[in-house]
Amino acid sequence: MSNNTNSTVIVSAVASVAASAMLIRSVTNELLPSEVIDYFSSKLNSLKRHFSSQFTVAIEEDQGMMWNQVYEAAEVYLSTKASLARHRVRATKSENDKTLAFGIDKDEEIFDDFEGVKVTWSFIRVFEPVTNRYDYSNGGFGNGSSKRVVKSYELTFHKKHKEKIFNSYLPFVLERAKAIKEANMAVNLYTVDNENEWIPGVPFSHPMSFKTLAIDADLKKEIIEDLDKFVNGKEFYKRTGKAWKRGYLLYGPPGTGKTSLIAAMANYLNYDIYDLDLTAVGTNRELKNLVLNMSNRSILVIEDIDCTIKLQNREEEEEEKEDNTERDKKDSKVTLSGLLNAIDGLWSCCGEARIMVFTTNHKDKLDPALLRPGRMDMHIHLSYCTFSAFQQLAFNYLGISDHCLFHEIEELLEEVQVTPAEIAGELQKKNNVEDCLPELVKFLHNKKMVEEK
Ligand SMILES: Nc1ncnc2c1ncn2[C@@H]1O[C@H](COP(=O)(O)OP(=O)(O)OP(=O)(O)O)[C@@H](O)[C@H]1O
Repeated sequence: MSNNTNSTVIVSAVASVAASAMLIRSVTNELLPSEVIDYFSSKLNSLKRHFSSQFTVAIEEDQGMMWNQVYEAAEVYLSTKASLARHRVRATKSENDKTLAFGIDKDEEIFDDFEGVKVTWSFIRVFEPVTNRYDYSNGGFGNGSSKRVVKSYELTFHKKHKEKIFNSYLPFVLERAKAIKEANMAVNLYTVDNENEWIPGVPFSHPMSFKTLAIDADLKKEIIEDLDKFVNGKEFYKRTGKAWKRGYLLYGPPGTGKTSLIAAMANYLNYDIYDLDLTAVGTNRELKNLVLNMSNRSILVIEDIDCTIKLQNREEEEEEKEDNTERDKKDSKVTLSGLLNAIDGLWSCCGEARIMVFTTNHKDKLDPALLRPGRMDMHIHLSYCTFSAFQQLAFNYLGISDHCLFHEIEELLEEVQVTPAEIAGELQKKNNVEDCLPELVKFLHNKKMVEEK
């Protein structure tokens, strides 16, 4: 028999074995009830597992009445790895997400490497009779006649790494998933309604970022470093027993970028903004309620703190406190101590990062209690436009980094008090650089003449 004939025989033998196996499987499927098939295949699988060096963790979508947080974390974590899938991925995006998310699909596998340990993730989707389990899709307990989809992830690795996977890898996946989720969430803006409750957040679309914010470069760096240190300081705050909160007082003349800086902070951190108009809040009790109902990782903003409300001096209030009836009375209006207590007391026990930002055009008018160290951790002075801020504005509005008029503008900015808002207004008046900059120079000269009079 020639080699060719040999291989033909082998191929046809393999084909006939495969065909017979398929035939047996299909005959078996038809003749035997599915419960019997399930029973034998589960016995076969457990026999296989007995001799295998691999270990598998099954992570189901829900655990009875509750969603399984490990499943959710696996879903989010694997969304960053889905590009490693070979054939198919699932794509999703909800209104609250900034970007598309990808997930592994049925029968796909993803390989991951954790400190040298190789693991394999797979996504399983099976239909299961709904019996005494809670059926999320139907919102009730099933009777066994209907079926529900059971989704799970399987994490497989060598048995010898069991400890490492349980104690290090899975906690790592949970942490990573939390960070990915937070980074992907769009920023929302909350305001207070007539009933003194937060109106459901609307997407915050202020485009300001630290890239486009026109303030002194050193100050910008200092603010970014301070924010980074704060948001990464969970362990520090826990260790020292301090509430994980940070207060920023922004002060400076109108139009110097206080609101713009708040927007840049929120966009940088991905924190929601709770814009609180204190004049709209009736009592300390209502204020406490509002502070209680803020979400974690958020910024409480109170603009123009000096004029939104007449805040009594804290020491005076302390004296008044002697009398219980007075205390009741104080709950009926918003006071400085009510504001500070609401923030200090409630945020001390939430265990999550919270930021408050107060703004004022008149720092000198503020109550000293508000300026005490520990209350407002960082006082940020936003001043009239410096040349470095102007360069940023020229880049934002005109797309230029240098021009022959820059030197003259630099000298004028040292002599004239002009806000970034005014400069931004001038730079938007003309469409091209050659018309715009001479007009700005004229504007600055006029301002200088007015100031000198
Ligand atoms: N530092 C800045 N960087 C970039 N743009 C700025 C800056 N300051 C002001 N602007 C521009 O001027 C406009 C007004 O600025 P913004 O509202 O941030 O000032 P403000 O200090 O909060 O003023 P107010 O005290 O009146 O609330 C902004 O929309 C922005 O276009």
